[in-house]
This record gives sequence, C-alpha cells and structure tokens, in this order.
Amino acid sequence: MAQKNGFEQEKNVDLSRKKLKALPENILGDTSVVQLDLDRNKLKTLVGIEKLRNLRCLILSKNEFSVFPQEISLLQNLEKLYLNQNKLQVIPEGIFNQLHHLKLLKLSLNRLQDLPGDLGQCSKLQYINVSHNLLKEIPVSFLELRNLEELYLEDNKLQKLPPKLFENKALQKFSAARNPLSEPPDEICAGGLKQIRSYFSQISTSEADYIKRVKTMFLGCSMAGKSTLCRSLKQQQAVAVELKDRTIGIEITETQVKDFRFHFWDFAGQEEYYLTHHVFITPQALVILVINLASYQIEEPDSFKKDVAFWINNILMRVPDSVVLPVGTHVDKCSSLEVMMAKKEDIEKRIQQMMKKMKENIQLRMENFSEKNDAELFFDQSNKLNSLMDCDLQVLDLVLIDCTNIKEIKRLQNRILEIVQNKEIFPSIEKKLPYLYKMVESTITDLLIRKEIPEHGIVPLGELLDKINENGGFKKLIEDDLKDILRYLHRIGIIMWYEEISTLAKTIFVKPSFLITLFKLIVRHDLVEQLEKIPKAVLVRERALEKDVHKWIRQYRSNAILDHKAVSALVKHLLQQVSSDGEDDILEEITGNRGQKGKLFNLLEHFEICLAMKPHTSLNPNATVFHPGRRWDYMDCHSNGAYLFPSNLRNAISMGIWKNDKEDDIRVLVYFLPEVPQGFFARLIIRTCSLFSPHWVGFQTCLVVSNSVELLIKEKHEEDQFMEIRCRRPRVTDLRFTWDLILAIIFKLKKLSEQWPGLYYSIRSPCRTKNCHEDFPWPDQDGLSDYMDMAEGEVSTCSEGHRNETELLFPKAERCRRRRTKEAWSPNVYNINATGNISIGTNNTIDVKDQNFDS
Ligand SMILES: Nc1nc2c(ncn2[C@@H]2O[C@H](COP(=O)(O)OP(=O)(O)OP(=O)(O)O)[C@@H](O)[C@H]2O)c(=O)[nH]1
Repeated sequence: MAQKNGFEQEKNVDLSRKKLKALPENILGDTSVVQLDLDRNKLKTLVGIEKLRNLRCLILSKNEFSVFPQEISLLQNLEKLYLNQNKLQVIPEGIFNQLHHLKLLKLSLNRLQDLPGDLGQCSKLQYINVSHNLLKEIPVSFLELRNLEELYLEDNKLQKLPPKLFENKALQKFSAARNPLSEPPDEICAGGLKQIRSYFSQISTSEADYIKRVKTMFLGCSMAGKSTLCRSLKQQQAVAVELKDRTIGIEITETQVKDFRFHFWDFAGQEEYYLTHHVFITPQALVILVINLASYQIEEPDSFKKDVAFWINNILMRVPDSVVLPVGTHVDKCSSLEVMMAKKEDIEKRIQQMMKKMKENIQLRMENFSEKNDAELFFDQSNKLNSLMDCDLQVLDLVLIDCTNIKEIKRLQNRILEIVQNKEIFPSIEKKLPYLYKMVESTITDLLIRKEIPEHGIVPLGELLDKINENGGFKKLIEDDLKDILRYLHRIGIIMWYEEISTLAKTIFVKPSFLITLFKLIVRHDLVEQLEKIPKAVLVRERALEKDVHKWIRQYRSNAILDHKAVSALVKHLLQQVSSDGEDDILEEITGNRGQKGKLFNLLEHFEICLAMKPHTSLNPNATVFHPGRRWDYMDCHSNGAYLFPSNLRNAISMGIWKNDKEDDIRVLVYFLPEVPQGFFARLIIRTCSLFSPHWVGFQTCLVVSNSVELLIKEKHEEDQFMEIRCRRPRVTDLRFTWDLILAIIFKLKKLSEQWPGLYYSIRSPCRTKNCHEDFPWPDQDGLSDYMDMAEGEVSTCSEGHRNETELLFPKAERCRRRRTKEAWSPNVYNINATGNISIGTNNTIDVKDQNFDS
C-alpha cells in the first residue's frame, strides 16, 4: 500500500459506468480509498462497503437501490453521500445517527415520502437535496440542522413550510418550486429566501388573510363557445355572443362565486393567437376545454385531433399536471339525444386512448434505451421519460351544456365549484397571505377607480410606491416590500411586471388587460383590416401617406414584416380609443423613438414573437438579407427598422439558394413527443436568426448562412413529429465549423424546450460513414456531457466566484461509434456561462451573446 510520510496515501477511485452489480473485491481491501465514485452502475446492494472505513465521499447516483443500503451506517467518516436517482422509498432510523461528519446528502429523484428523525443528529449537514420525491411535509429533523446552508425540495407534494426553518440564519439557498404550496403560496416561494422570510415575519406580526383564487382558463377551437361560457358564468345569465365579437388574444375577467374568486382567462380560438397562448398557460389553474359538440364528427378522426387532442397535448407539454374539464357546448344543436351521448362517449374514450398511447410511447422509448448496450449513457433521457410517465394530467368527465339555457350554466357553475373544492384535485387552493398584500392590492384597485393611475395602467414603480403610501392608509411601505407584493401579484396575473427585462424593470402594468390589448394590436387575425382602418389624422401625425399603408400591407402579406411606423400608427389609433388623457408621452414609451425601441417591442421580443430586423449587436452585424420572395434589405424599410413575425409567414422560402436536398447532406433530426408545440419552431427561428447573418425565413423553413456554410432548418408535421437541420457535407477544413453551427442551434433548441416541461425530444444524426447505417443517438436535456464523453471530448467544470462555467469539448471524430473515422478535427471549446451565453472558441469565432438565450 502506498505510504507517504508514514501515512497511507489517500485515494479517489472512479468506478462509474462499469455496469457493476456488486462491489469489486479488490477495492474492498483498500482502506486508503477516501472517495469512491460508483455513479451509473447497476448496484442494488453494497455488501462489504463497511471495509472502506476511511471513505469520506460515496457516489451511488443512478444505480438501482430500492432498499437503503444499511451498511452505510458503518462508514462513520462519511462527509458526502450521493444517492440521487435511485428508487428509494424509505430510509430507516439508525443510519444517520451514526454519520456525525456528514455535510452533504443528495437524495433527489427517489420515491421518498419522509426522512428519518435521526437525520437531525447530523449536525454538520450543510447541503440537502430531496427534490423530485414525494414529501408531503418538511421532515421535522430539518429544523434541528443549524448548519444547513442549502436545501432543495422542488417537485414534492408539500403544502406548508414551517416558519422555524427560515429562522435558521445559516440557510442561504432554498428552493421548493413545483409544490402545491399554500403557506406560503408558491408564488411567494418563487421569490426566494428573502421573500419567504419577509412573508413569515409579516404573518407573525399582523393578521393573515385567507384567499381562494382560481385561475380558470378557457381553451378550445374557434367558435366553440368559450366567450359565451365565460360571460354567462360571470353574468349569471345566458349571454349570446355575436359573431363579430370574436375573442382577440386573451380576455380576462373576474367573478366571485361563494368564497372563491375566479379569474377567467378566455383564450382566442383562432390559430393566429396560439403563438402567445403558451406564455399565459400557467400551473395550478383549472383548464376548461370547450368543444362544440354540434360540429364534432365521430367518423372524422381529424375532428378529435383538432378539437381535443391538440389542446390536451399543448396543455400537457406546458403544464404537465394540469386539471382539465372538457365541456361540450351546442348540445341544443345536436340532432338527437343519442347523437349527443354518442359524441360524449367517443370523446371520453378517445381521450383515454390518447393518454394510454402516450404512456405506451414513453414506455417503448424507455425499453429501447434499456436494451442498449450502453444504456447508462442514456440515463438523462430515461429520467426525463420517467418523469413524463409520472405526470398526472387529470382530464375529468365531459360536461354537456346548452349555453343558451341558464339552468345549464348554473349546473356547470356547480360542477366547477365541486371541482375546486375537492382537495384531491386542488389540494391547496386556499392561500394564506399577510394582510399587507391584500391592502396593497385593494389600494391599487382604488387608485385605478379614482383615476390616480392613468386608464392604460402603465405606471413607474417609484410613482406607484408614492401613490400607495399617500393613499394606502397603512404604515409606510418600503420599496422592497412593494416589490415582493408586486412579484406575487404578477405571478397570479393581477398585474404584470417584467422585472427581468432591463428596460421594463421599473414599469408596472397594473392593468394586464391593457397590455394584452397592446399585444392584440399586432398579434391578430385581421391585422390588414386594422391597418386599413387607421384614420388619416393619425397617419398625418405619423408623417405617413395612404400609399405607405398600402406598402405596409404588401410587406406584411408577402414577408410578414411590419414597419415600425405602421405599429406606431396602430398604437396611436388604439390609444385614441381607450384613453383620453396624456397619450403622447406614453405613446413614445410604448412605441419608442429614433433612439429607443419602445416597451411594446421589448415585450414582443422577450416573448419571441418577432425579430427586430435592425441588428443591434455584434451577433448579426450584417443582416441585410431576408426572403421569401427576393432579397430584402432592412435599411430600405425605415430608419427605425421593422419587425419580422415568422409565425405569420405563409410561403416557404424560395429554394433558389438551397437548391435540392442531397444524398450526403449532414442531417440532424429532432423528434418530439407528443408533438412540436405550437409556436416552438417560430421561436427557435427567432433565436437562431439572432446568431446568423444572413438568414432567410419562410413558412416552416429557415435558411441561415455563415462563412458560406448553409444550414437549412425545417419543421415537419408528419406522423413522426420532427424538425430537421440539414447542411451540405462540408469540406474537411469546414467540418469543425459546420458542426459548431449545428451545435449552436441545438443549444438554442435545448434551452427553448425548457419552457415546455412536458415535452420530450431526442436528437439523432444519421451516420453518413460508408457501410454504417446506424443513427447516432444524441443526448438531450443534461445528456450533452455524456455525448461529449462518448465522442472523445471531455467535460470540466470550474467555478469563478458565483459564475459557473462549463466547458464542452466538441468531438474529435465523426459521430459513429462503430467505426470512428480518422478525419479528425481538433476540439472546440464551448463556454456557457451562468447567464446562458455561449462562445465558441475557434478561428471562426461565433460570439453568442444572445439575451434571449436564457429567457
Ligand atoms: N345554440 C348554441 N349556440 C352557442 C352555444 N355556445 C355558444 N354558442 C354560440 O356560438 C357562437 C360562438 O361562440 P363564442 O363564445 O364566441 O365562441 P369562442 O369559442 O369564444 O370563439 P373564438 O372567439 O373564435 O375563440 C356564438 O354565436 C354563441 O352565441 C350553445 O351551447 N348553443
């Protein structure tokens, strides 16, 4: 045994990814081992581990433990224990009271419902991660851990957090996201430790208020009867909605039923609006899926797809554990009772089949992975699939309704009440709030009624604070407390405050409906009509002529581009209609001026609805070309630029530049399950085009060019939903650069997909090496590191203060595991910093400093 200065030399042993089912005998005899890495093996037991009595760090992540290995209690020098991503259900008493030196405990991604009481005796514990388990309560033992600095509890079943936990001053990092919390409400928890501590301090010193609010989202196809239901439920009478009164964008209303405050969000059913819907589909809401039963056709499979499956899939991808109540309207228009009942039965049956099929698809993919020789390389994908398997989207029984009949509206209302009162379905609808929250909310409402805040509701943060302090009649509020309350109100949709957008950090939209009205100005099905309706007087103020309007319309129709002046005129016209006071200054704020972009565009860009055609960073220094149709030079448009709305494009790009696909093109395919979310492609394109110059965008296609390397991105809606990134097989000298470009797009895609937690995707690149027909499986989610390992690169992490930098080295060889070719190229270094910026250090440096990357 190695001796150093008379002491045994300490050893770190790496036995990760060895498919081990038992501990190797040779290692057990070596007491010099202080760190043992057994990550990604097939261990179920740890027989003999106690022999490694000097072990300080034991990594057992991603193994197959379903019973806690009791031998661990004998490792009394243990400081770090990683048991994440196993199948543990229980940890018995009598383990942790032996581990007096334990500082780190990672138990995430197991099936634990509780933790043993003796964990409290690990007085040195600084870090605990029990995310993605089944905890219903915070284990009391946590309250004894006075040195605990980091605690992660995401994705459990917690309803309450104990105030005492936050009295511990040592605690610096805490997260309990995605728990059904009511005390403090999860919208407060999302504000972080500071807001939680302030919440408990306010609760302890003043009265608390119990509030039952339900965000109710009405989704479904156009003309299904969403607005009719919304208005009838609110007005308690059968309201007939006229055809000209179609919903544009989203309409928000409020109504009180018994002790519940319902916030109705009526989403427009026309396709033009789908792009923005997902932004507002939020967790912990009741989704009412409205289906027009009269037009629903049993024999037409497309009818179910369009009226039901599409919506369920989109809800599932965005908020996987939603509660959906399908409501069948127009029953009075069904030819007979039998037809109506047959349709109900058909819809319910198909929903069940659809959910079953989805699980089967997931299962199949999981089996495919487990059968692979190198299954452990796909751990992250399997994990993602596992979490999708666990997701519990609840689709309730279909309710039939004739919206013209008030009795039936009342019956629906009772059914909704029944659902929201059911603790099994909505475990924590009642939220406990400090009294101050209620006071501030009602003061803001009051200020609006008394017109102390302008009708459009856009108010600077400082001014709002002053007005609340002048009018609130309670003790002086400090800015930090107001910010906490505004964050909460924003999260529940009462006001809107995008503090993450630097130009909007000091602007509060206290009337979300006005903000949505602004959106509606531009994202709407009848935009051309609206442009035609702009009065002459507004055009004159905008220094535009009628012939300019024709030009705007032409440009919009052919290229989905809106000139800045057109937007400005539309906003002016709107403000004239809704607001009587001081519109000029607010107009400039909204639409900008020569030097500044304006808040409306900050928002549209933040939500990736449009792409500013005037480049403003080094990312896109010469973005002079845009198609479809012909060469487009943004400078021709207007000195204030113009905006491209890719989702409004109807023509594919002319294939003149790309010509035809070729047999030996490099192809990267991205498969989506259950489908490509609405708006995903358009947003990916907006992100991608910010990297490349020049670019051409068309319907479901985008061509980008860099250093003469052409890359075509296509969305394909075939049976297998996928996207394709295609480029010409490059010359050897261009290989490295070409893959850099592809990887940059993959990074964009990976980041974007995080906004759809119920979405699964896999990336494959069919191998082009002679005699090899194997698809190269790309990792997704966090699996990039696996990929890098497999492809001869390496992954290293380093910390520099609070910035965590990850270096990903791109592969040296062609992506084929069976026959690695020798046409090697040297690895490139990708730096991704904490804000999500990537820079690729090659001779052809791409400096990716895209603000949208992490949004
Ligand atoms: N006879 C009958 N008519 C209904 C019923 N429900 C809705 N309607 C009518 O159907 C038409 C469309 O209803 P809306 O409520 O505007 O539909 P929507 O789903 O909001 O449509 P979008 O605004 O396009 O998304 C209106 O004329 C309603 O009066 C119903 O149960 N029976």
